[in-house]
Amino acid sequence: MEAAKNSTTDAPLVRVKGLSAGYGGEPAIVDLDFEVGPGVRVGVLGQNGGGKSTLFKVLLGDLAPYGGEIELPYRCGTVPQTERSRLDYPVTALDVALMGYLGRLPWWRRPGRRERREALEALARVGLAEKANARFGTLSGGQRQRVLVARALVQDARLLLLDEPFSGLDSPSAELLDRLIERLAEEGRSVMIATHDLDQARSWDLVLCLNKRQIAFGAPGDVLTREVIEATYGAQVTVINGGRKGEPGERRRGLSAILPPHHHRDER
Ligand SMILES: Nc1ncnc2c1ncn2[C@@H]1O[C@H](COP(=O)(O)OP(=O)(O)OP(=O)(O)O)[C@@H](O)[C@H]1O
Repeated sequence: MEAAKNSTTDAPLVRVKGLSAGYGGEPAIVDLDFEVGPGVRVGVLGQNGGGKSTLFKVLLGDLAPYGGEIELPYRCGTVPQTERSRLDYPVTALDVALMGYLGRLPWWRRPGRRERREALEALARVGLAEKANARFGTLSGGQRQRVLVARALVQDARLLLLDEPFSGLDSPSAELLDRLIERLAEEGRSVMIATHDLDQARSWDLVLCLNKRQIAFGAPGDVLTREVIEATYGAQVTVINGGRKGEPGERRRGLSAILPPHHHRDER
């Protein structure tokens, strides 16, 4: 768990070149080119079906790409959406954090005392030490997201992929999660966050805008122009506050957009 802190290199945690992928037919993503160094938060923006989850599946090795190159020199962990239907399993928060050892321990070894201690430390780092023995399914949406972050810490993931982690969270829970993501970045991990929230993404370091192909990648202040927002969300979006960056009419936080309703699952 200490590896990221001790990192002295600025080498990218992920580099993607000419990447395309899909599910056997037409590609769902084409021609993605980006790289993410250590210690950054990247908002992955796009409309429903824009390819955000597909990109994450490819980075996690769950989906083979059609073409292109991916370099992932370090471990990559995921914080998936937790669906209500899967919450009946009788596992505790500690059990879930311990799952981070799957694939890290040799096949004959079960997690022992040391692994339990590390998993408890990971739960403490996400502010959930006292919930270690609580059933995962009884936790709030925000607490479940943080347990899954603890699991990624146990995996020693340097790059964390969070799929719409804020959906369904009330604002105190969202704030806790946002601060946790900030701390992860401060210790040299990078976090890619699929989101529909343009304003929130504006507070992160980079944005990757997808609409099957890569529309833009860069600092939000540089790339989130009206054209990019419209190309990312298609014709269904209403851009408000007028003007480009620096033009009259632009507010301090830049352009905003009214996004179409989307299918956020209620995570609470
Ligand atoms: N298992 C699958 N089999 C076939 N096609 C799929 C599968 N999963 C996704 N797709 C298709 O791939 C495209 C990209 O979907 P993806 O789930 O990556 O988008 P997304 O940006 O994550 O969307 P959302 O915001 O709705 O989660 C869509 O056209 C979708 O229908």
